[in-house]
Amino acid sequence: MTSSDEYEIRRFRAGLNDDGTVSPETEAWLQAVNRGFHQQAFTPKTLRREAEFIAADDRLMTGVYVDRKLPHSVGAEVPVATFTTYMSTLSTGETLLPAHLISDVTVRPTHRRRGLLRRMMTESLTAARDASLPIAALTASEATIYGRFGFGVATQTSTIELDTTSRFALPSLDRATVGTVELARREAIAEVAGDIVARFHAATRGSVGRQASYPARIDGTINGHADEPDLTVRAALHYDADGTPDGYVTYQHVESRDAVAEVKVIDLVATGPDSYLGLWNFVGNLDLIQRVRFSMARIDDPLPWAMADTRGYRVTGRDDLLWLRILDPIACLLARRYSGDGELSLAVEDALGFAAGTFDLGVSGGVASVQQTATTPRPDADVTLDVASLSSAFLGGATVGALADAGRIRGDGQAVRQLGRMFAVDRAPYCITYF
Ligand SMILES: CC(=O)SCCNC(=O)CCNC(=O)[C@H](O)C(C)(C)COP(=O)(O)OP(=O)(O)OC[C@H]1O[C@@H](n2cnc3c(N)ncnc32)[C@H](O)[C@@H]1OP(=O)(O)O
Repeated sequence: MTSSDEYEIRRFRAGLNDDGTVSPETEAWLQAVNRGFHQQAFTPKTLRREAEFIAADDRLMTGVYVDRKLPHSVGAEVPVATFTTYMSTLSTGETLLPAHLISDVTVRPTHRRRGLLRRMMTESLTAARDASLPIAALTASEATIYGRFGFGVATQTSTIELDTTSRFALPSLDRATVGTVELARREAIAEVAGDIVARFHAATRGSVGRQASYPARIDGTINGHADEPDLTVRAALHYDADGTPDGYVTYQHVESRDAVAEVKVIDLVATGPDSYLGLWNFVGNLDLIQRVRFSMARIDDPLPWAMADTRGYRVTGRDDLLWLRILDPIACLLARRYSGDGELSLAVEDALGFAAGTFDLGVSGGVASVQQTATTPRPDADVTLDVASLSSAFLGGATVGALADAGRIRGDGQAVRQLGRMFAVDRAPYCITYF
């Protein structure tokens, strides 16, 4: 455990001075994050840019400090642990839920496993609950860290490889839309991405509102820690019948290990099936390219079903992306529609207490009503599950049946099957945003 004498926790917003400099407290914090993730130190230009993005997100930065400096060691002004939070939204496909986003979690190797993460996380989730935020979210560096704090995997993405030799064809594509893809200036993507991403976000269950840095991340402006943009990044837009951009792709040619001419798709956001297939038709028909790789494909991707040769589409990996942590089960359960009607009592276990209780869930016509009947999980409830499992099932990222077979949802078989029918979704939730 941490000793409150040894560590001091400070919270602050990014400090930017009018003369273009970053406050020493903000700079030390950002450099600590870089060290924590084994990244190159910032240059003055990239430091300023990063601080501006953090300020634009209105992030609350937490730093943990030790008032002790050994000769030649990093100064006491540099935090030994970092943690940041900001407000965004989570799309349930029907509504946008306010969400408490957590990022930049680091603990210096010389201070690890002394409870600093646990302390920062517990205090942060308590503040979010006190601010009536219904849910917390993060993307994780390792899958073994956050379950203990009530987070569950809520969305996954596939890494895909497309064979774009002569095998590639999309026979089901409406030819009328093909001509509406056009190359765009790299810089133009930042101008149009906001609107396209907002439309995608509102309609896509599992999507999280993007942080201020995202346009610069996807158009090559952020180029590792180099001052200058990555000029290998290219872009194309898809236009609807009225000439309004309704999808975009950014991509770059990369050196592949096996000497196959390869393009990596950096970001592809489409507001509907026409723009989605139109953009893939463009990417799949780039001359001189034999293979396209994308690491953020949806797990129920329509693309292989649109391809003449489905074997030209290979899934080479699948990763968790979004982790959710329900703080207010009533607000969350009311924020989605359901596939089956019925009435069940749910006992929710939560080691941190925020979501613990017994809840009556009634669904009629796909619309829920929820009532808390006890502040503890009652043993006589129809179904019992912990908050991480509820968070994974919430948007349909994990099916109730799979969680039950994994031993994570308990209850009478009929009640579990009924819950599964109620929670079933037509499409897997999909998040295309790392944060
Ligand atoms: C949302 C994000 O930002 S994801 C990025 C996370 N950060 C990184 O991966 C950077 C490198 N790693 C680190 O900085 C640190 O090791 C951290 C942040 C992962 C952990 O910080 P610590 O202060 O050492 O964690 P703390 O001592 O509070 O441990 C809390 C619990 O998590 C466990 N834990 C901590 N790190 C890990 C890990 N990497 N894998 C598995 N369990 C872990 C501890 O054993 C402890 O378990 P318990 O309380 O159930 O007994």
